[in-house]
Amino acid sequence: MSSAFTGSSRVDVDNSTAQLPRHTYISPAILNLERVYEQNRQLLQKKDGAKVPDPITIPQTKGKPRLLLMGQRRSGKSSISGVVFQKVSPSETLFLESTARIHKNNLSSFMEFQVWDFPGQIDVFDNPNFAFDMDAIFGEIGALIWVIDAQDDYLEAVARLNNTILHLQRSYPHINIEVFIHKVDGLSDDYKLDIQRDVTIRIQDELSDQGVENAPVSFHLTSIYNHSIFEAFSKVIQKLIPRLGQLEAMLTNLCRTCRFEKAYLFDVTTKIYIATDSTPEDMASYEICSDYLDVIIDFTQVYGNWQRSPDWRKHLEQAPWMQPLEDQVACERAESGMVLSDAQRPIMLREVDRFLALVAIMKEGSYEKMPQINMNVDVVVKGLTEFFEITKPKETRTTTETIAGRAAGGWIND
Ligand SMILES: Nc1nc2c(ncn2[C@@H]2O[C@H](COP(=O)(O)OP(=O)(O)OP(=O)(O)O)[C@@H](O)[C@H]2O)c(=O)[nH]1
Repeated sequence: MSSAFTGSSRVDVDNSTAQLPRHTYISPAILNLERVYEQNRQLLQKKDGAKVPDPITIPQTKGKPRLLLMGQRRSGKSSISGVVFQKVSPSETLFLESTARIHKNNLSSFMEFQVWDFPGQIDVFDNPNFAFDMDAIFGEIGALIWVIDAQDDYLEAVARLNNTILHLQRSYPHINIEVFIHKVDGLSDDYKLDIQRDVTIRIQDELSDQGVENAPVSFHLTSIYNHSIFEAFSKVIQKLIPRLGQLEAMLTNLCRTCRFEKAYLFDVTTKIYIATDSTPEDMASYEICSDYLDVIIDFTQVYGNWQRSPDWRKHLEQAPWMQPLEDQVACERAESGMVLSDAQRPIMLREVDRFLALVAIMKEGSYEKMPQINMNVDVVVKGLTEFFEITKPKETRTTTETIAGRAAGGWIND
């Protein structure tokens, strides 16, 4: 078997333990990596004098990166949260009511996330009526997503954003600030880029006037009416994944070994891709893989949880077959791996666990090599499973479950 891992990024899978249920055996290597991961996490929090969250102040959120959605009223924050995390269709957001209080959502996914949607009228740094507990809001490492309505006058939004960045730089310099220049659907490409340039310059000028250099601010052009919002969230989330480089190296090696054009590791719940290989970003590939994932999810939601009744099971196991149903199935992963042929370029999907799926676009003619490809993908899937076992907080570790079993997971609204 040719390994998908080569050179320094090789990950050895311990075959002697591969058969054991994951919750009963944790190898010394995993324990060691776990310790290193925890140390890194703590170091990162202490870096640059950033405040380490006090476990007494925010006990229930420890270890959960938080995404804060802020911006002016009607800029689109609740719509973004609904479309990306709650499968709301864009047209359903048209008549959303204004948010009156902070909405907190927990996502149980490959990582534990929190998304806080702030009402547009609240300015946490400049609120005469109420003093916010800043540690409770900004204590955990995460990202602040500032939404600017590109179809409206954005000068006030930019001024508030500048004020927010300056406050954050003083006490929480590690927080990534992600500016979503939103509602760009219907705007011409030139106009979009003009707005992005204008907003960037206004922010950079103000920050350098105030002596702030290298603030972690990134800009994304987004709309809920196309894939751009998922693409932007993918970039935001990727920055929060410890050792993303290792994930990317795994996928890059897989692409090289299996002659894949592009491979994505998707979070199944949100369709955010949390890693991809090192070839240049390609929106069209992302769209096709994401749509394909959608089809599979819809399909498994209809058929995946199908439970056979005991009587029917007994019927299937009697003559002429005379063996347990599990032994009659040729390939236990048949439901996880599928190949669709799109203009001679097959797409393959392989479930990693209940939250993650690997989706790849193969090159023309690679279909004949499926047995070898499957073996390589198997190795990578084991490596990925191990990676996330290490980086997950202990209490959220689960045994490997299927996409079909995903229905149990998902969102909890506060
Ligand atoms: N054209 C367009 N409209 C959008 C987009 N995203 C949101 N909207 C619309 O913008 C309006 C306001 O959206 P909301 O999500 O309620 O805005 P909000 O920022 O949560 O508003 P507050 O709760 O008042 O702070 C809704 O009518 C949405 O349909 C987008 O990408 N494009």
